[in-house]
Amino acid sequence: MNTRPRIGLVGARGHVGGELIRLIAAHPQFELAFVSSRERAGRALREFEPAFAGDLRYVNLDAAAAAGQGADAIVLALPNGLAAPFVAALDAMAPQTVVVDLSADYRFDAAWYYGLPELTRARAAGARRISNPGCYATAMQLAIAPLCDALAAPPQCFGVSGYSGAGTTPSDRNDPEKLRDNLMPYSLSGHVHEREVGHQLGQPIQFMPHVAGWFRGIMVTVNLHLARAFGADELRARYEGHYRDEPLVRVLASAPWVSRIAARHHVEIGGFTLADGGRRAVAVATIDNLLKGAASQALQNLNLAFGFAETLGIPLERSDA
Ligand SMILES: NC(=O)C1=CN([C@@H]2O[C@H](COP(=O)(O)OP(=O)(O)OC[C@H]3O[C@@H](n4cnc5c(N)ncnc54)[C@H](OP(=O)(O)O)[C@@H]3O)[C@@H](O)[C@H]2O)C=CC1
Ligand SMILES: CC(=O)N[C@@H](CCC(=O)OP(=O)(O)O)C(=O)O
Repeated sequence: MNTRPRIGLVGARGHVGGELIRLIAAHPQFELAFVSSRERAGRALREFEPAFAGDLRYVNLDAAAAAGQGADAIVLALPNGLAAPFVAALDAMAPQTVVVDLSADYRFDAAWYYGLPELTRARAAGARRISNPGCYATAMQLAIAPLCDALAAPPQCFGVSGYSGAGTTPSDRNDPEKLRDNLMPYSLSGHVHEREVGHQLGQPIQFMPHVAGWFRGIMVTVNLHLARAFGADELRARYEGHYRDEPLVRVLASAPWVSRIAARHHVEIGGFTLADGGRRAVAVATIDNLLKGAASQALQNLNLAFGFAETLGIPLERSDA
């Protein structure tokens, strides 16, 4: 009998889908049940993912067909607004299936577990409906959480993302020509990740996102107004203490760079700076939007759902690497 959990992936052609295929194919316990894409239906997976040795082909599954595949888990890596029919079909036909939704569709739904393990894993046990956090939202929450109890006002977050964050549907925000030598501001108030962080932390924030001409990686610079004065050592100790046992969060003395986080699975937080007599702190976080911002975090959530070590199948690096 095959006891390896089988994972079905809907939205398998996308940037995040591709990362998930590579992670699941290399995972020591999971195997791929199906990969669904309308555009690539019928094509061999190995045409697009040469590292994948099997005979799997892309299929185009609607919600009922996906729910009927007998997968142990289904990951939805679809654009926002498309998850509901898949969830309804699974609820009706295969309710025990673990669902991980990469979109923003269930991040405000109390019936779903919000899977940002470093902050929420205490609630993970038994969760079968798992909402994967947004990419910027992951970086912002990890950068703010250690100081959440010391805030005097909403933190301001200035974010810059590579254009893979905007998916594959053509737009100004993923057009390398328009982004060349450019920085494009958008959604300067009310971005879904602004609301998501406020909802999850119980602490409003102000978020100003931008997109740049590189492909992958995000930097978020967070300005934190504090209710009392902090010293430099105390500030850094807060972050180090909070993340000491977290293999996917690295606290640095210097400011992290986007170029050093691309294609890596962890978040870096550093560049700690104090002003206004210790009552204003600045911290900088970087994250690969496609990995810890999406696919690697989904794998953490799948590992937890199936009782495996949380980082199984996620390449870890030595902290001095
Ligand atoms: N990119 C990122 O950095 C991050 C993305 N996310 C979220 O993850 C999800 C996937 O993102 P990403 O991979 O970038 O998106 P892409 O645009 O790269 O891929 C979207 C996928 O969905 C499929 N798709 C698109 N429209 C439809 C439709 N109407 N019906 C069925 N399938 C459709 C596409 O394949 P096909 O057209 O062949 O069916 C493709 O596989 C999104 O919800 C996104 O918000 C979350 C964190 C970070
Ligand atoms: C550059 C760019 O456009 N980035 C996307 C990132 C958000 C995303 O991927 O969507 P989720 O909320 O589903 O995570 C954006 O700002 O909408």
